[in-house]
Amino acid sequence: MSSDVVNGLLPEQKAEVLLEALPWLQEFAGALVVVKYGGNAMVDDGLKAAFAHDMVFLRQVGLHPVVVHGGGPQINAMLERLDIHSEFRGGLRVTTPEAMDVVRMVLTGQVSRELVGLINAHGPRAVGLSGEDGGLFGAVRRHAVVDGEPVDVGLVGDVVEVHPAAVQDLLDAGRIPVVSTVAPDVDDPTQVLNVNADTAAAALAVALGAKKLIVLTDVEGLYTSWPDKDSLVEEISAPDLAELLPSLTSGMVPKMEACLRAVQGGVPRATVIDGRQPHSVLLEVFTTRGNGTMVVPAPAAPTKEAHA
Ligand SMILES: Nc1ncnc2c1ncn2[C@@H]1O[C@H](COP(=O)(O)OP(=O)(O)O)[C@@H](O)[C@H]1O
Ligand SMILES: CC(=O)N[C@@H](CCC(=O)OP(=O)(O)O)C(=O)O
Repeated sequence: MSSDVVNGLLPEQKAEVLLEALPWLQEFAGALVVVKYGGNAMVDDGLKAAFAHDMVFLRQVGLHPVVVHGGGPQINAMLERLDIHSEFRGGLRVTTPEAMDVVRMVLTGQVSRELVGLINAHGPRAVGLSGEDGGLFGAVRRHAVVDGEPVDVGLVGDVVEVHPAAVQDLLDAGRIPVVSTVAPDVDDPTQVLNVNADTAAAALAVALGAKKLIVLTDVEGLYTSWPDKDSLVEEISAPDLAELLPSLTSGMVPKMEACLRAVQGGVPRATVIDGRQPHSVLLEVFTTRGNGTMVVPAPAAPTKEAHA
């Protein structure tokens, strides 16, 4: 191999890669971006370290990332170890008081700690907080409907209040907030509720006036007819997504509901990307092609060709 080739790229190719990022660095300078990191995309140490690196990169080049993390598989593992039964209905964990203790412990005491540690390996930027801290979230008990039937999902909450001052203070101090999604019940603040992390990320993105919501998961994006691999969607408008939602199943329901809520709440773009790809956030923000499925407020304007 020629000595000019570094990591498989010639110097001019490396320069091209850097230059491709320029318009996106300009577009996103100073922008607040909420990044939801799903538990299914946290499967290996290399991926987690790459994610942490991406958050530090975003901050360093002038964006303001806010991480909202999940931890479904990590909660499952702990429930199993403790021999506590748990099941999902309509993409939500049916949460008993016993399971709630475990959800809170795993999200705030395990997953958050690990992400904060990985980000802070690059410098003391990350601070973890939960929906209970500084009155960040208030939630009400969720009335879930599955296949048209009401379902009791127990101590599951839907965020109805966001007081983002604690997050904003951290951002103003140049920090990277890492948010765990348990929230006090507004009707009984001593009771905490289990909030799906996609739902919480969307509520926070709206309250903070984020420029983008990025949701990392373990699939390439949204498939209109899952699992038909030809039905992957690159871009979908909010009205089209609202129409598609009732046909979606499992984890995609809260995820796409969250993207829809974010865009309807004024976030210009919400993107679901494949977190199994290392550095998927950098590729999403700083390359022209991006990846995954992007939810936008309105259908793209017809091109000239379409009129012809
Ligand atoms: N229409 C769909 N498009 C894409 N994935 C789907 C769809 N329907 C169901 N899924 C499933 O949803 C999963 C993602 O949801 P979930 O497991 O809750 O992820 P996360 O932990 O990232 O929140 C995918 O791995 C896939 O198996
Ligand atoms: C109500 C509900 O389902 N809460 C989720 C919270 C964690 C989460 O959302 O994690 P992921 O993003 O990894 O799916 C749960 O208990 O698993």
